[in-house]
Amino acid sequence: MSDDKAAPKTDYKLEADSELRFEIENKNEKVTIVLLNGQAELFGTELVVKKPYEFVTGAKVAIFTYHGCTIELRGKPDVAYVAKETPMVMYLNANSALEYLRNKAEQEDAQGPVVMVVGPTDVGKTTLCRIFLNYAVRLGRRPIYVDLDVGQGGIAIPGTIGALLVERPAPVAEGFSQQAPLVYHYGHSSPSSNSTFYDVLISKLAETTLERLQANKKAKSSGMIINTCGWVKGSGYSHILHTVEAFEVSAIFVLDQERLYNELLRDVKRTVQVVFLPKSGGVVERTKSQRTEARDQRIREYFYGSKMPLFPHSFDVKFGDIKIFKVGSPPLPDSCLPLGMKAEDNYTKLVAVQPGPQLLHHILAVSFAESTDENVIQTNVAGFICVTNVNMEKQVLTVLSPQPRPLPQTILLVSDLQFMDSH
Ligand SMILES: Nc1ncnc2c1ncn2[C@@H]1O[C@H](COP(=O)(O)OP(=O)(O)OP(=O)(O)O)[C@@H](O)[C@H]1O
Repeated sequence: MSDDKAAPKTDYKLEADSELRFEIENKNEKVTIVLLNGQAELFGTELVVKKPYEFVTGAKVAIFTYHGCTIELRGKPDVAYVAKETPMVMYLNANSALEYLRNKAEQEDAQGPVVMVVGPTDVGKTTLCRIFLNYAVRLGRRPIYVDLDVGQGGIAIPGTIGALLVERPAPVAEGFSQQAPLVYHYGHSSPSSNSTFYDVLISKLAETTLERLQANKKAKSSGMIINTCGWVKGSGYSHILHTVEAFEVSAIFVLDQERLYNELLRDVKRTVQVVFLPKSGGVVERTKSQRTEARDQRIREYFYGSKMPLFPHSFDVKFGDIKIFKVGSPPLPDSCLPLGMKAEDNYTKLVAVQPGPQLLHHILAVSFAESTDENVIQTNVAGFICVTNVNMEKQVLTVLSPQPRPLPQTILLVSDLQFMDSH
């Protein structure tokens, strides 16, 4: 690791409306940023003057200033440059339009804007959501953040969708605080693995979050910000339309792709505002392996923490004390279906799984459902464990868990996602 004292220092003087971008690819590299004077923000979170902020391998960030500033950078990032062309002013204007709607909603005791951000992969959707959310809370709002990206989602771990009430800006080097998010198990890293189930979960999450919005006056006028995944063609597009309906979306921001923008203008109700926004030149494209690594990293952080180290527990669970299920079974031809059942029903069927070596390294979601009499697939989950050993002789699973034993509930749902615990 680069020693902070010995690390090279560079001062960057930024003019108004420009940003300092840097990336850290090298393993075990650390970069420290200090705002020496002026005002600056990182994806909507204001930096405090003279306070050092640390970034580690994998960081790809931009520090933007509306009025000019000087930033000291210590360390050796792979790339660091100042960009004068950024769409930040357009993003700020978009936020002002949302603020206008929130003010109106507040005065009329109505629901604030339900905003969805769409676009292909690597256009900065997650970053734009973060900017909108940060600006909203800085203005005293309490929006709900919904993340439907099962591949790179930021609320729980990959393979889930969820929602979170945002009450303060995201810390500079991390995502939003993870207190009490609402999370549903999906179990795959792409919506295409089980489109029917994905849509069912979107409807359920929409119903629950819209209800929660009504229950909290501040959240109600603040509205929602919905992040989506980058699959925008074919069934991916159908999921976008389904989300617009389910969440009663009032505004869609389309990043980068004019085709998608025109399709949405054509297909959504006139009452839904569709707005095109350019992507930032700073957004970094990720390769397939970087995406896989990012997924792995999120799971690792779930168990072991990122900046604050967490100490997960490892314990044995008897086969007899748990019930394991997966969602969906291979479809049967129509002629073989029991009377009254549709072929689609198979995709949302709860199928019992016998514990065995096939579960090794798999993530299991711990459902809040107390019994199978409840609608298990549409019940949110308490958290996740990872199977680190299967002992058929003793009939026990060894699991990695963020909480000490016992498990809060006994119904577990298997995810396709795996995690190799190398600690
Ligand atoms: N202006 C910028 N300068 C430098 N890096 C940026 C900038 N904007 C975004 N990034 C970085 O680019 C990467 C991709 O951005 P982001 O995750 O927002 O894209 P996305 O469209 O949500 O991706 P996905 O396809 O996974 O949904 C992130 O690591 C983010 O930190």
